[in-house]
Amino acid sequence: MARSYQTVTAEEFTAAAGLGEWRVEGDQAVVRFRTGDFVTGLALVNEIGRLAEEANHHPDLTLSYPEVGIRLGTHDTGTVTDADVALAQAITAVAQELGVPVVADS
Ligand SMILES: C[C@H](O)[C@H](O)[C@H]1CNC2=NC(N)=NC(=O)C2=N1
Repeated sequence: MARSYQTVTAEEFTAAAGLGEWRVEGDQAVVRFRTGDFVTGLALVNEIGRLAEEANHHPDLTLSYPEVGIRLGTHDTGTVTDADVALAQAITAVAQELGVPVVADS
């Protein structure tokens, strides 16, 4: 049975617990984590992969030496939904466990 999604506004998304440093740009939520090196980036990417498979909900990831970039939206609706809120919160928690800060967007 297909999952039902609840679209959320940008304000609702960033007001959700732990998501204050994410941004909503159009139909995607975005954040960058300052991993500081490639090995830490790989560790974060692997954790995100585990969370995504557990949730059957998948972000777009950019892995570079100093950072991991994340873009997250619900393909099935073309919007940001409650599934994105839940996955973003889980990602934010594992980044905190790895001691990886968010890059504060200027
Ligand atoms: C068939 C499979 O369950 C769907 O395609 C899932 C897979 N992962 C997904 N990930 C994201 N971000 N959005 C979706 O709508 C989505 N749908």
